[in-house]
Amino acid sequence: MEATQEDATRPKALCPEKLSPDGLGLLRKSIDVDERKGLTAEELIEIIPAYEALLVRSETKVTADLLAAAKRLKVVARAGVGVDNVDVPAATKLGIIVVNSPSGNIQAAAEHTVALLLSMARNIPDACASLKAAKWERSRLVGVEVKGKTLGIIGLGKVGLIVARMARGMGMQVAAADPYASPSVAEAANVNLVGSLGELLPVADFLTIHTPMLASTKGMLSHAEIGQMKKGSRILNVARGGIVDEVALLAALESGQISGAAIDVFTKEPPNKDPESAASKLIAHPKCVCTPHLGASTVEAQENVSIDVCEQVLQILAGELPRSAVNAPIILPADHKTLQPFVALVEKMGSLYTQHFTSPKEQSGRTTFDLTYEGEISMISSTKPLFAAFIKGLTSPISDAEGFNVNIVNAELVAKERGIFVNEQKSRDPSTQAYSSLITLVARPPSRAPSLNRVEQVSTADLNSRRAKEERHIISGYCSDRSPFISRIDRFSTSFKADGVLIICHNYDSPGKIGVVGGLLGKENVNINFMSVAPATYMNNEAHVPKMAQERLRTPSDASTPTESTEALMILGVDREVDDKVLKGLVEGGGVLSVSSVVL
Ligand SMILES: NC(=O)C1=CN([C@@H]2O[C@H](COP(=O)(O)OP(=O)(O)OC[C@H]3O[C@@H](n4cnc5c(N)ncnc54)[C@H](O)[C@@H]3O)[C@@H](O)[C@H]2O)C=CC1
Ligand SMILES: O=C(O)C(=O)COP(=O)(O)O
Repeated sequence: MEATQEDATRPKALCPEKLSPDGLGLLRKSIDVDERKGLTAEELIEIIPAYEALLVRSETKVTADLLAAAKRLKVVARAGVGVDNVDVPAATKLGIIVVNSPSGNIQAAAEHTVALLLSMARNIPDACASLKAAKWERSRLVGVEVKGKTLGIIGLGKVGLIVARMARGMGMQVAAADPYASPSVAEAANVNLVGSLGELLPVADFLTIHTPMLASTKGMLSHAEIGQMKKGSRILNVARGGIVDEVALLAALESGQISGAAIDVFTKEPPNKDPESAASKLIAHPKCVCTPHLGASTVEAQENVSIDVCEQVLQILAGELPRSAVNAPIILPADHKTLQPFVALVEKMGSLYTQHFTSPKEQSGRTTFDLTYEGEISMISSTKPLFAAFIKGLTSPISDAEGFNVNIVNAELVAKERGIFVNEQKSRDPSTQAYSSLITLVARPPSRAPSLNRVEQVSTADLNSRRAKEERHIISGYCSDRSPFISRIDRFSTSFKADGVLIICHNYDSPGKIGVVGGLLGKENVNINFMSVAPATYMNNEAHVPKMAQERLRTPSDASTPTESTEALMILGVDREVDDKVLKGLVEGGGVLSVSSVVL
């Protein structure tokens, strides 16, 4: 159709990948859609300035350079789940909304996983190729049954849960490692949620991965982890290339440590054609069943994701909030001025909690949170934006993209799906006069049934320290000059701006400690921007009861409680993220009791 005068004013959308026509048809009613497959990165940068919307799948790399060139772009729509090919922080900075389709293709991905599981167990691709080559090799192609075997799942999210249910239907035992999964959701699906990856690896006959690609999941299955698996077990990856180290997987296949691999996703897609590369050798290996990233490639899934994201593109271009924005605003414009600093504060508190108190390697099981708003902030009419920001902060360090799609519309649903319970309380009279508004987060584990066959003698001192260690975690914060500050972490009172990369060390407050830690970081070329020492001011983890007040309440039997005054937190603001090796060095060489690295 020739462009008319009126057409020139219509917004334009660029679609450089294959998207189902169902959604594109919706767009075409009010938008000009250009389908241009096979563009190079340079060609994309050249033409992007003309477009208001960009629709992609997993192949197009939406880089900071591409976004910077996209002068009219309002939305990047990812017709699928994973947004690891989109530079979301760069888009956020430029005010470009990124949307995805968090559920449109999850059934397809789960079914593909089960298809690969059975194909691998019964040598189907090999058998099919053999027969087509006019052979009849019944004895070479004997397989194994899945019934009665254990399927280990890493990442019990949306796809992982569907796979779990299907595996149970085939008579498999299912165990899962996911530090952030809800124990009750796992229980309802008859999944044994184990405490750590280390517990899962030795019990799995088949191991399948369903986590997003994150810094914490990259290379999470390498030589050491595969070495902990049963000899002769089998591995599947329908999540993202690079979560399983391809070199380690190939070595394990070649040594017979694992009997089979099923791979849908590769570190580089399409994989390197060099026959000597690990990816090429894996693809060629007779014990490897592989597909070219087909997890989401069903007619139904493609129809779902296409309609889902195209509807959202229309909403955004009409100035409305989309339902699954990865970086959507949490506050509506009318409330922005009053709420923005507090929304930023609770989001940072949630994120600090997940990064500092939970480990990506262990099941945390903490699912109940008390959020108390004290002072002026307690007078707001609705706490919905604060609640949404908190859920966003809690979940964003562990899921796809910076914001894990949480916004004011869907926060309750996300919390429910993840088994997160939040009790919100308001108090007009602040427990301390130091701040005009104070927000306190208390995290409690779900109540555990008392063990019937275990009797323990525990001293009051032990009980106190257990409570402090296990039962609650507390974070308080306030705003100053519209910026978020943290004023308390567990027993330690502090005051630091919740921004940037932080290293939080728990140590005995002894002379010279700061110098040693500073020296070790200096050796690694890590610059310290600020440092704050937080003394233990509160006894145990009692909310709102400072140590002085508690000391008056102590009974003589508490006298054996170890002195806590010598412990402190050292909070260092640094100029870049540090790896586990550096953190380990602080514990081993710096005399630090424990340490975490946090990005706020
Ligand atoms: N092959 C394909 O075509 C497809 C691949 N995918 C991939 O599957 C991934 C999972 O999708 P969903 O289940 O929808 O995402 P989800 O966000 O519902 O679930 C991910 C789960 O991984 C868990 N997790 C995060 N870090 C972890 C860690 N260190 N150890 C163990 N568990 C961890 C999270 O707690 C969460 O429960 C997507 O991010 C995407 O990369 C999704 C669709 C199609
Ligand atoms: O949705 C996802 O995360 C996928 O991996 C699907 O990718 P695709 O849209 O098929 O390129």
